[in-house]
Amino acid sequence: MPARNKHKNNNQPLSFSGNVNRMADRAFGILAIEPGVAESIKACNSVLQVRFPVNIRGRLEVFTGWRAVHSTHRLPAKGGMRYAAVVDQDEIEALAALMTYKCALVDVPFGGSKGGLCLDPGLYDRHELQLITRRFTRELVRKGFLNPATNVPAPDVGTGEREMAWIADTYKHLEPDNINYLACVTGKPVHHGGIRGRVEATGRGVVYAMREFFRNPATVKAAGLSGGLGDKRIVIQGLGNVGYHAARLLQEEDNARITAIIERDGVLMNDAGINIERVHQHMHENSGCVQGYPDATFSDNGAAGLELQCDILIPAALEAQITAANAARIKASLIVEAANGPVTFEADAILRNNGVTVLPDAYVNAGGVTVSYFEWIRNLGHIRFGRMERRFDELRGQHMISALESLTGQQVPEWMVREITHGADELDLVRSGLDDTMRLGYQEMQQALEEHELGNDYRTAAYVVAISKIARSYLDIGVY
Ligand SMILES: NC(=O)C1=CN([C@@H]2O[C@H](COP(=O)(O)OP(=O)(O)OC[C@H]3O[C@@H](n4cnc5c(N)ncnc54)[C@H](OP(=O)(O)O)[C@@H]3O)[C@@H](O)[C@H]2O)C=CC1
Ligand SMILES: O=C(O)CCC(=O)C(=O)O
Repeated sequence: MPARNKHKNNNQPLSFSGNVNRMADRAFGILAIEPGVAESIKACNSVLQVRFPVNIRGRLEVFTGWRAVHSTHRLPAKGGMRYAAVVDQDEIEALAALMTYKCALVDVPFGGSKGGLCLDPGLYDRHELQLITRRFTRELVRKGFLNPATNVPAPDVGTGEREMAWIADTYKHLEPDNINYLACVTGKPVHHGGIRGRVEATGRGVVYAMREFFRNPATVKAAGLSGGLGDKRIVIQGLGNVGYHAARLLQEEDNARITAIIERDGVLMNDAGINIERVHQHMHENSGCVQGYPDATFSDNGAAGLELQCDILIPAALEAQITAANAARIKASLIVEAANGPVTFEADAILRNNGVTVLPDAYVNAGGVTVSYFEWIRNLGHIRFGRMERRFDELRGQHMISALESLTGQQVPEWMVREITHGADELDLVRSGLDDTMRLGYQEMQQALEEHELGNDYRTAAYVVAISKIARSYLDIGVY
């Protein structure tokens, strides 16, 4: 079968990478990109598959992992590392492709990569996971798929700060002469070279994306909504790293009402709103399950939760959650794709035809890689952001207060003194850079939407912006 048709025959559903390619094809058509250039952009540059044994409880167990490099027009290639019971090469290639488009859209100067290990992290203890991660890291380093200059992983489903710290430490032992060893991976704990604000970054970025959308009354109206975020009923799927921080911030800072939470074991529902922090605590005490949480109704039919009446649906778990099978039953006016690939190509068309607006993954969850970019720069710079200027800015603020008081003869109120004399620390700067990135990304997407008369098709607008930047870099430099 020719390569370009390999993901589609009449009876088979599209694979994940087939879905991503079909979505990108709409933008290639609009931009009239030459087919050869389009194929070069879509093609996954290289994929490493490794199989390695680890001694688990006295017997050898063989693990399979992948690291895909989708593009190298910018280096390093960047993207998370997923640990899950169901991971395969196609999924990793699709996620790597999404990284390429995401980085281009929000001007993070990286190529796209992604990695994964086929294992259920719940089945192994901390020591075993450390052995597996360190061995996987060794395979990646030895085969040239992990390096601060060329390929830099980060957290994704099933991994977090802990795994990133093990990766950095293993790399340091293998490459002791590399002064930039900390930049080999992002999402590390702050005390191991990480940056403040990375853990919450993807979720916070989701919220910044939503705020930017709601700043524009015309687009809000076109989506069949009105007002601000504060009075909206929100259903969220997945209360992991991304979903938890997004839901928490929407509740705490925007006063939004989270009316349903869908997790692996089912869905919690309460139209008056569900307290995110308390559910999170409940999950922590109950092996990640939401069942048994006292202040909401529980149903074990989690999938039906996606179809609940609400204003905004935030899928923040896994890919292919909204498909041709359930898309027509979605009642939300706005879908905010916090996860990668939660809506399939076919479902996307159904939703658009039904007037549902979808803010696409490549934009919505770009906050994670944006703050990873800041962390990578911090590691290469070997200095914490704000260290040089914070005290200087505070002193300048104090001088301004003194000048103001001597000119007016009045005392400046305490709250104003606090605001004016505050020097930005690392967290302030990270959040400011993240907010700016999400605002600019949205504005570019909105401009493409209007310029190409794409109606409510934000996904194609996102791909148009990303692909025009990537194509420019291919065409300017040529193919080597
Ligand atoms: N972490 C990051 O910085 C970024 C992540 N993303 C994307 O966001 C999504 C979520 O990632 P992340 O939050 O890191 O992953 P986590 O592993 O932290 O969280 C995923 C959550 O979803 C739950 N879940 C799994 N399957 C289902 C299901 N069928 N229905 C409902 N809930 C389910 C998981 O439960 P359980 O633990 O029981 O499996 C877990 O609570 C992924 O698509 C990822 O690629 C995108 C950008 C950056
Ligand atoms: O932080 C990063 O480098 C990548 C995050 C990621 O995997 C993603 O955006 O899907």
